[in-house]
Amino acid sequence: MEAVMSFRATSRVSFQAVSSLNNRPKFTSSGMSLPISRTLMVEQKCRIRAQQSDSKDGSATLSTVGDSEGDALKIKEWEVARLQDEIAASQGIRIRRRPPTGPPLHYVGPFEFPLQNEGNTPCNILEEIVWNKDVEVSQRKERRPLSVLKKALENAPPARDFIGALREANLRTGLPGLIAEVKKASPSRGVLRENFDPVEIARAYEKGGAACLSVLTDEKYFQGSFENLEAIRSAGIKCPLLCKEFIIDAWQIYYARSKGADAILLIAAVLPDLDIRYMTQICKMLGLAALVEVHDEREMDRVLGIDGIELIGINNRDLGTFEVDISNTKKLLEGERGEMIRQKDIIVVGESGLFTPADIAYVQQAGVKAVLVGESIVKQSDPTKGITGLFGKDISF
Ligand SMILES: O=P(O)(O)OC[C@@H](O)[C@@H](O)c1c[nH]c2ccccc12
Repeated sequence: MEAVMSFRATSRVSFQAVSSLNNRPKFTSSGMSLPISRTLMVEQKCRIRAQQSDSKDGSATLSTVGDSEGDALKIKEWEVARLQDEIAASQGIRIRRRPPTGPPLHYVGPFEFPLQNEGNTPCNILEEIVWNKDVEVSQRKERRPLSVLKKALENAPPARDFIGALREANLRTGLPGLIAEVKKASPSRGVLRENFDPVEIARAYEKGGAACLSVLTDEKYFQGSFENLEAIRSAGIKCPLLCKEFIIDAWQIYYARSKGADAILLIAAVLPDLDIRYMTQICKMLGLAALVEVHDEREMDRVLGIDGIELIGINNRDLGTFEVDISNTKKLLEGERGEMIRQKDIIVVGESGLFTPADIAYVQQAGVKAVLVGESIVKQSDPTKGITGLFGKDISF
């Protein structure tokens, strides 16, 4: 990093390259504290120069502090993150992994620095969740580094065959295999079930004929937890478990496995192709299934271009707007896409907004071999009966 830039000055403004836990630049009450990429530095230089001419004696001072090797590394990391956002954007991904940083819009200091900060507000709920997740994961990682986590895997219960269970259920019932979701609340629906006992719900689902379960682990937006996942696994539930989490870092995959997950979710609206490739490899290594979730044609085409994908979820809910439309499943399975999916023997899961036997028949007709259902069954006082109602018949063993 450039050492100290100094212009003769009447006032002095210090930029400190400090990063927060998640390497995200921070704004502290004691002053400005932000990592500065070279580009930004150049911009700032220009702005200072512009302001210089406004000042009485035509001068200003700008100095950088904290230019240790560690800080330089953090700045590099930040620059890499911005680059990753650019790559993601080129793949049509609107969700940025972190806020693009910069001081608050109306900062008033010795100088007013109109740094780039538009877009420091999340563009939608999915982006907000991802930004929060980034902070959460950084904190969790500090407590349990990957090396420690890898050791913990030795004591984790063995991974079970998630995809095999879906295929089996589909053959057994002639209906889509059910992934029944243990979900207390969601940002779109609020609290779905007040009296929420995750193990009791999981047992009821299993009894009702669910092939697999999906367990929400996000705390902030879904009131889920890894404790719920762990509890369901250690209660002796046989159904393989999907850890329903917003995965943005490979560390989370190891963590999910250590808590007893048999499958994890990868959201194409959040993850660039390279991440999906890398993360599915990790899943294979750990014996986990990866459910890769798409919502539109572009995401579907990206995912179909990645080798080794075995399970694709079509979400009928737009995670940005919460809009639900079950014809989305049909739309994404029409024509060549459907053909390719059959050729590759990929299992497709119809996700969200499924309430009635007619809904199930509709997505099955469209080509799904499995469905992921939460709200319509978790809300029932007896979730076992909820499953029978959803399929219009008893699908239990
Ligand atoms: O409750 P529903 O409408 O039946 O939806 C279940 C599931 O598809 C939904 O919870 C979901 C699909 N993809 C997600 C990604 C994150 C969180 C939640 C989800």
